[in-house]
Amino acid sequence: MLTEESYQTQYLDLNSIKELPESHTWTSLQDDCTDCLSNESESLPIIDLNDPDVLALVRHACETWGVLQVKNHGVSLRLLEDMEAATTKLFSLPIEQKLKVSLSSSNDISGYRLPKISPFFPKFMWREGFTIFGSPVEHAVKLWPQDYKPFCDLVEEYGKEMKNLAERLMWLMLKSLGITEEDINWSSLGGAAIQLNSYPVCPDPDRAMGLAEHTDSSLLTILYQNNTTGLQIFREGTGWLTVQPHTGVLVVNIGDLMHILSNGLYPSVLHRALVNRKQQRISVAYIYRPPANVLISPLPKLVDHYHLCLFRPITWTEYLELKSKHFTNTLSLIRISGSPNVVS
Ligand SMILES: C=C1C[C@]23C[C@H]1CC[C@H]2[C@@]12CCC[C@@](C)(C(=O)O1)[C@H]2[C@@H]3C(=O)O
Ligand SMILES: O=C(O)CCC(=O)C(=O)O
Ligand SMILES: [Fe+2]
Repeated sequence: MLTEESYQTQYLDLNSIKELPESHTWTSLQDDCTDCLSNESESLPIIDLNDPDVLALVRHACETWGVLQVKNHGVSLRLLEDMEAATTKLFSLPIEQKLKVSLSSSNDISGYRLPKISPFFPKFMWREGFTIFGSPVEHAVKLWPQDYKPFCDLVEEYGKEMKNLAERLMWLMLKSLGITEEDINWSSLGGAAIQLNSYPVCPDPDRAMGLAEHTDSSLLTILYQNNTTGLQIFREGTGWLTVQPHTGVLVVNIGDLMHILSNGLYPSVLHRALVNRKQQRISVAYIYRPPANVLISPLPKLVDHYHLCLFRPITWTEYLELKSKHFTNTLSLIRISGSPNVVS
């Protein structure tokens, strides 16, 4: 079992290893690396949030891709680049320093740790992650005893800006489905986790995995990626597609809870991150979630005789718990009807 404890006893520092260890060698990768980059018609749309047609564009992207890219989103390039620099700085600390902010308690999701999905895969991933949930102060003090404030201030600013954008995006998604403000009473109360990811240069990238395939448990996730390719999304009938980074453009994934709210109309996108031998890759995910104890269920306006209610109500807290036990099966476990659009 790939647990946090077994990993830490090895003190593996990915930033200094010169050969891919057995524990990080993925054997089934070779044939599944289809990269359909050259196929122009398959490229993920970049939506200008000031476009007068924004609702239709969002709806189309959400329905067909489960993910979109946005520009003119109002978050300054300066803030995105500062966050990237802070992330690079954090992961370049000595491994002993980083381990001081890991494993605070098994219930705590904050800190330097393996991805939650690690136990579902046979090998470790070529990635380091730091999750921020609530205030980062306690951890920042351990990482930079003399100089923790700039990091905390930056995280706070990033959190504020991303919350505005996440709410705006959520409303674009919901309005594109005909949902109005009266239909939802918790929308401004949502919270988030901020996930910092680093994928160090890798001696054998074809046999390593940065972050294995998963869907996010969020309503939506806003992802910043530095100028290094690696993010891929899975497209039915096509395979894995690389999402090329563009300066200032943010990737927005539909999460499992939006899939539930939309009564299955918007799919939560399956995605993963690959690694390379030349450049460290950095990404920052803003994982936007509803208030912890609000019951999330398909919106009544999206349920009728032709569109049966597909999922039972569930809170974010319960959803995360179920997902940490059942991973990819979680959505089907809370499903209550058969296939969409079928009248019983
Ligand atoms: C708030 C969340 C959402 C989590 C779990 C918890 C904290 C960390 C998040 C991630 C971040 C990395 C990918 C993922 C799949 C993982 O392993 O940890 C995410 C997961 C999810 O979206 O399910
Ligand atoms: O690094 C990436 O591009 C993907 C990160 C991701 O999927 C996540 O943090 O949930
Ligand atoms: Fe993700």
